[in-house]
Amino acid sequence: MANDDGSPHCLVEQEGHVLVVTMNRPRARNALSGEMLEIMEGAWDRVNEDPEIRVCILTGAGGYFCAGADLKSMSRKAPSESFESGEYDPSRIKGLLKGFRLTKPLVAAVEGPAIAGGTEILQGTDIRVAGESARFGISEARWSLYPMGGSAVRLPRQIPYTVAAELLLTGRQVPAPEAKELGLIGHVVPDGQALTKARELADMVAANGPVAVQAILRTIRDSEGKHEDDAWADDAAVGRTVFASDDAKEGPRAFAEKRAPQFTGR
Ligand SMILES: C[C@H]([C@H](O)CC(=O)SCCNC(=O)CCNC(=O)[C@H](O)C(C)(C)COP(=O)(O)OP(=O)(O)OC[C@H]1O[C@@H](n2cnc3c(N)ncnc32)[C@H](O)[C@@H]1OP(=O)(O)O)[C@H]1CC[C@H]2[C@@H]3CCC4=CC(=O)CC[C@]4(C)[C@H]3CC[C@]12C
Repeated sequence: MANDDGSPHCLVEQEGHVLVVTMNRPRARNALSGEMLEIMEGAWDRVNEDPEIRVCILTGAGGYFCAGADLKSMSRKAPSESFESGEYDPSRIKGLLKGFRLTKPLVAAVEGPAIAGGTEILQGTDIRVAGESARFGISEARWSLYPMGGSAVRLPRQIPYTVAAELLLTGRQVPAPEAKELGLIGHVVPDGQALTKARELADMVAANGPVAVQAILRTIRDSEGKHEDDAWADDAAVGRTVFASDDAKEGPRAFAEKRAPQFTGR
């Protein structure tokens, strides 16, 4: 079901090599709906399949990021029904990037609240920018729910253990400056500027060699948790495919000829 004004619960717009995905239910603080997750799933497929898309931005409409699952609709129909009937598989929630990986970088532009599912999907992003009034939190335990978006697994891998445990167990909200100090986000900007900063960073990524960018992302993720010695073989194999690409010839040639490189993604 769309918004009252007829707009869909998620907007997907391509700007050059950048796909911008906007969660769009501002009256409910962009709480996740089935429709929103379905559109997000389609957007993620598009990112992975379309070679013209080199980087993606995830943001929210109206000065809010996302308030997590729609608690009002959950009070009418418990998610457990959908899990038991097999309608939704909680071990793979593609819309929230749990059990599904993007092959291109994802930049988060956060304004306002990013709570529960909002902070959960944030953990599936690579570069994170927030307005100074943004706030983050994993509130599920407050409602006796489980962070099914993956935070019990992911958060302790992304920020120090005791802070992750505290946030997961207390549901405490963290303001943007503290989130930056913890390393949960990378940039704090004046309110209203998160998308501008995210675009600036996305443009920097999009200007780089897409073969190299995607390979670097793959190694960052695949080597997570591995001993260094167990990662080098895959690291070398991925690196060799990059060095064998046309773009790896174009980059140094452009430098030598004092011009901007023209990458083709091959
Ligand atoms: C299981 C995952 C996931 O792990 C679970 C969750 O995400 S639980 C969600 C918990 N959310 C919160 O605790 C946030 C609650 N909100 C707030 O604290 C505050 O509102 C705020 C801090 C966000 C903002 O405060 P403000 O003061 O600025 O604004 P306020 O006045 O409070 O609110 C303004 C209006 O917005 C409404 N509002 C705010 N938040 C929500 C909300 N979360 N839900 C509904 N409405 C909200 C508020 O009521 C005000 O409205 P008024 O009308 O003015 O009163 C799950 C993650 C995704 C789930 C799947 C989603 C898709 C599915 C669909 C199905 O049909 C089946 C199930 C499922 C697959 C579902 C399953 C679970 C998930 C995977």
